[in-house]
Amino acid sequence: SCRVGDGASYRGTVSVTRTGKTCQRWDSQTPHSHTRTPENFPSSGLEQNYCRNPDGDPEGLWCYTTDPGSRWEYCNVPPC
Ligand SMILES: O=S(=O)(Nc1cnn(C2CCNCC2)c1)c1cc(Cl)ccc1F
Repeated sequence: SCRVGDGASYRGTVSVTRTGKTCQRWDSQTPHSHTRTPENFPSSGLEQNYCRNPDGDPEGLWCYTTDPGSRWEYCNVPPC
């Protein structure tokens, strides 16, 4: 599917970052511990490891990555 603006309302299933890394699940604290959990942000669609924008980052959709060397990265989802 596609994203509108910064992707805050995107609920699609892209789960790979711009550099090809796999996203970490939002309900996981490994390899990266974080505060952007489904419990803390129940209305941000933080399902599985899908790219999301729970903090309204103007650059758009992102996710924590499963690479210990890269905390988070932006995702490429085409604009609608
Ligand atoms: O480390 S975190 O758990 N996650 C985090 C850190 N940077 N980001 C970026 C994600 C993309 N948008 C800019 C912030 C997210 C984190 C740290 C702080 Cl100080 C505040 C919120 C938060 F969650």
